[in-house]
Amino acid sequence: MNEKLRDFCVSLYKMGCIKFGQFTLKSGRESTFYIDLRQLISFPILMDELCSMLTSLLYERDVKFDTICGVPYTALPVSTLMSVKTNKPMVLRRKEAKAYGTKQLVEGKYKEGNKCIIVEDVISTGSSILETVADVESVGMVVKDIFAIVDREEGGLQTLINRGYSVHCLYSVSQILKILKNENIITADMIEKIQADKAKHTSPLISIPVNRGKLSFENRIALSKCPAAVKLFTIMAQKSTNLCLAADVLDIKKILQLADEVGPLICIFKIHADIIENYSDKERDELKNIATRHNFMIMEDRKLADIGNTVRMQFNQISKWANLITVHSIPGFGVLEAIKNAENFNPDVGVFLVAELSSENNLITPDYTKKTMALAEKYSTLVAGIVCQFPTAFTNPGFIQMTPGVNIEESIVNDSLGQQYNTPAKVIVERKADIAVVGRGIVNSSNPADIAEKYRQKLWAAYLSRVQ
Ligand SMILES: O=c1ccn([C@@H]2O[C@H](COP(=O)(O)O)[C@@H](O)[C@H]2O)c(=O)[nH]1
Repeated sequence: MNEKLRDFCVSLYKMGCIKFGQFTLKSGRESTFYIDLRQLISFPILMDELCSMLTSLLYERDVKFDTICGVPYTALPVSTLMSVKTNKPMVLRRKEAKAYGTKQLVEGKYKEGNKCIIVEDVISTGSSILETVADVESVGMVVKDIFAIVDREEGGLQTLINRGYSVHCLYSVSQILKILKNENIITADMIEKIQADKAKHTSPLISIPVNRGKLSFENRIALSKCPAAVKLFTIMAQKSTNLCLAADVLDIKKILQLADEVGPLICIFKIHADIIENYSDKERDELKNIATRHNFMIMEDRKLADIGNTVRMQFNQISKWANLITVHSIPGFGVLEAIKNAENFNPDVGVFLVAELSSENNLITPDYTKKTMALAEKYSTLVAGIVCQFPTAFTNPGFIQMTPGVNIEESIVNDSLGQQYNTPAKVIVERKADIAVVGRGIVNSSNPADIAEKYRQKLWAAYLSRVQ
């Protein structure tokens, strides 16, 4: 969570836009908290900040659109400001069609086929959004992306995603509660009470297990609670790549050269820093610069597996230069608790928990995988994804499945030390991997960039054939 979002959330609370107590919602049901963003129009500076954050989100997610439409009424001033900031026309959806004159449902200039984004203040059941979407689609515009300020986490978001829309929210209620607790505005007891009450009222739709393999990466962004996963999903969608390069090479010069050549084609550059010769601060900075230039994340595949106290110190060092770190669940909860509470903890750094291994006769059992996933769920703001081999490992579409042991050659099924390989189509379509890890299949080639592009194309085509 960045500082702007945090400060804005505190301001919302101070301005009375977030309230705790006993409230009756539009649906008639009772709630222990209320989000009233109608008050925002009385605070022009906050209004401007809010619309800048929504506009930044729109650019970050690389959303292409022609027009903006707000859900009446609270989101109307928000969509107006966003229209001004992005210099894109706005359309106005009437709540009731006029009985006279043009009888237009949607006012403003637009063309059939125009891509229209929808803006809403709070998502509860999603029904108000769907009413606006229906009217906008009925006049021939196309809706793909929905922006909202807060998701009340009551099933509406899932409903929208299940219908194929990409939803982009600034906050979930859980994130708001966490910020307010960190700022000592509310207590842990209050959060527990609110969450328990929220669970009682969550639409049954939310418990329908979505087939994560069928959801696009764009649609899964809103389902993740981990900032690093949000970033990774965004990179994958923007660059059309689900390829992670395992740069298992000793020579730092070769590593940097590989990163630069293959960088445009990958979402993650994975290394084992402890095998690299002469990996100093200078080279770390150089790798970070290349990652920024080509928009990929750096993963340290250290598979941390010690007691929490040791792991905390290891994590502190590694998170200075890596965005993602692999962690074994074998030590139990302490390993994730330690990372979460590490001094200098950077919330943008994410963990990939190892739930299964690719090597033959490894000692991981189905029960171990299940218990690993229970930990992943408990620490879902920290855990970006799961290293595993099979789609049965987990269902939550907010986690990213990363699967190693991939080779384009069908004839290569193993190495002499127990590594097992599958083809890109098999790991992505059958095994539901979101990201395939490829090492020697690329780094041993005389032209790594050429072969990496072949892998990228095959992996991406397999992903496209899998999603709805
Ligand atoms: O289960 C696992 C977990 C991690 N790895 C890592 O992936 C690469 C695979 O390299 P190849 O050359 O493509 O075999 C390597 O860095 C491993 O440490 C894995 O293989 N299996």
